[in-house]
Amino acid sequence: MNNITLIGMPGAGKSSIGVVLAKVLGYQFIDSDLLIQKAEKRTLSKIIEDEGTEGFKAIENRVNASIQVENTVIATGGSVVYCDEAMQHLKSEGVVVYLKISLELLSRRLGNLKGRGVVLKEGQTLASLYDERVPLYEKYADIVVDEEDKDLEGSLQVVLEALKNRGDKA
Ligand SMILES: Nc1ncnc2c1ncn2[C@@H]1O[C@H](COP(=O)(O)OP(=O)(O)O)[C@@H](O)[C@H]1O
Ligand SMILES: O=C(O)C1=C[C@@H](OP(=O)(O)O)[C@@H](O)[C@H](O)C1
Ligand SMILES: [Mg+2]
Repeated sequence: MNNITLIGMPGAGKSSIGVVLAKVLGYQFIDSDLLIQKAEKRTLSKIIEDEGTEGFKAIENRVNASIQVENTVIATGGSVVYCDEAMQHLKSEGVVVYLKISLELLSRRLGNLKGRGVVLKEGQTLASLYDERVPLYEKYADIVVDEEDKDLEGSLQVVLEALKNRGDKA
């Protein structure tokens, strides 16, 4: 209960903002990507390579749907929004915050984030992935935070402000 779940595109800052947000609020922090790796004893890119994107999503759904924590910031993986069961679970256990980032900024950030593995269909471009996912992030979000033109500290402050305005955390 009372958790804060961060969703958004890979590179949006769920993991890096999440851990600092947890410190500021005195919360615990978990990164569901690391839970997946621990459960599977394989890296994310190895799981995607071995199981394909559909197999990865099934594992991601199972792991996220079984998270039982409280007063915790949960950084999810960008593809969790394909997992409806997991998203319903996370929504029922706290507030879901979408870290919104433009395609332009995303393209620049992902240039430096190679090797982590993204759930991309064969031949799919980043632009088409972005268009496919944005409606899903919006669908599941309780709060949308736009981090355009902000550094990490600036994004953190907007998240804190948005949570405060909504009355989830003073
Ligand atoms: N305003 C910002 N908010 C969040 N991350 C930022 C920002 N500006 C630059 N970054 C960088 O972008 C990257 C985000 O990566 P990460 O936290 O792993 O994202 P995610 O977990 O959403 O994939 C980090 O290298 C971080 O330092
Ligand atoms: O968006 C994606 O397809 C993915 C994002 C990754 O997490 P981050 O969003 O933390 O980079 C990770 O879950 C996996 O490699 C797939
Ligand atoms: Mg992450």
